[in-house]
Amino acid sequence: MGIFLWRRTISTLNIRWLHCRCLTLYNSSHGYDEVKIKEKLSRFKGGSINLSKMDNGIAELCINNPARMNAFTGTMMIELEERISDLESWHDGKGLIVYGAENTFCSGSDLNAVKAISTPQEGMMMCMLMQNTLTRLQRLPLISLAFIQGKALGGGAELPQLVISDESEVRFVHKQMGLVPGWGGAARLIEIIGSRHALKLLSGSLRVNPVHALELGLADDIISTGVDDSLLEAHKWIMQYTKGSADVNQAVKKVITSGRENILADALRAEKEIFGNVWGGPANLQALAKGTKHK
Ligand SMILES: C[C@@H](C(=O)O)C(=O)SCCNC(=O)CCNC(=O)[C@H](O)C(C)(C)COP(=O)(O)OP(=O)(O)OC[C@H]1O[C@@H](n2cnc3c(N)ncnc32)[C@H](O)[C@@H]1OP(=O)(O)O
Repeated sequence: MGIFLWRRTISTLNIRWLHCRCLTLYNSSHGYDEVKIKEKLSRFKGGSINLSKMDNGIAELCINNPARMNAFTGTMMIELEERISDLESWHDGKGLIVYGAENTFCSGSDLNAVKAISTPQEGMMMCMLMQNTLTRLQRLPLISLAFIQGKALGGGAELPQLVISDESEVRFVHKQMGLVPGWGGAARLIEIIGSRHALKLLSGSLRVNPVHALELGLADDIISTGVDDSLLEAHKWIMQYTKGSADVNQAVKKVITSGRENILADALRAEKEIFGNVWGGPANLQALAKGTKHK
């Protein structure tokens, strides 16, 4: 089974600008009432979002609702936000692997919840929660990859931009549901594959197979592996990019996200500040003492 790994090319907080949650995308000034939407979503139970943080600085985040093809119930949307909060304060963190339980990724929102979130206002409130959460996921100071086997449909395709195995399928089915992406998937897709290709995937609800994903730039790497050890292969893959200390790994991600999200002047200033945090730090002094030769 070929595993196509999409490296969440690194996105980082600009520490001056985005340092705390208070600078998330939506707050009360946008009409966002987090308490109210969480109260509504908490009625749609089932499944879980499981987080395992390893001693080597790599965490696994499992979308766990296999009876429903890992569809997101309301409580899972709330749990995802809680797990991201946990990861935001993980000082030893270096990498993150997001995957679905039982060899399938995610089939989007739980249709039972979708049917019950009946008003446009409630729908937009759910989108604001998920956009806040997925943006924070993207901005975590961790090098992350999403690793997909089976299906990634609807909101499941919006989650982290993608990683697919050779029997997998990514499909933005929103149009068939009379919708468009609402969790930020359209904006992020355009950023990754360009508006022309993004328009085709959305307007045609096209099934994207691994080869097509690679051609589009949606998939970033290929690892062939058997189903039983695919998560192990994902760990091996991500460890290529998470060598060294957590603080330096996190600084690398921070400078990239800052550059990605800010205008040049702000990005340069943030880069200088992040540089100042590692200049003369333990890893820098150790490397100087060793006189590291870069082979
Ligand atoms: C609004 C938008 C968003 O949030 O951005 C969305 O994502 S809306 C959601 C967009 N996603 C979808 O429309 C995908 C809907 N699901 C499917 O197309 C299909 O289930 C596949 C994911 C292709 C898998 O098909 P396959 O034949 O392998 O399995 P299946 O269809 O029997 O599904 C196995 C069980 O999972 C359930 N199931 C699958 N997807 C579900 C979903 N999104 N919500 C609730 N239950 C779901 C099925 O009802 C079935 O339960 P039972 O065994 O009890 O019958």
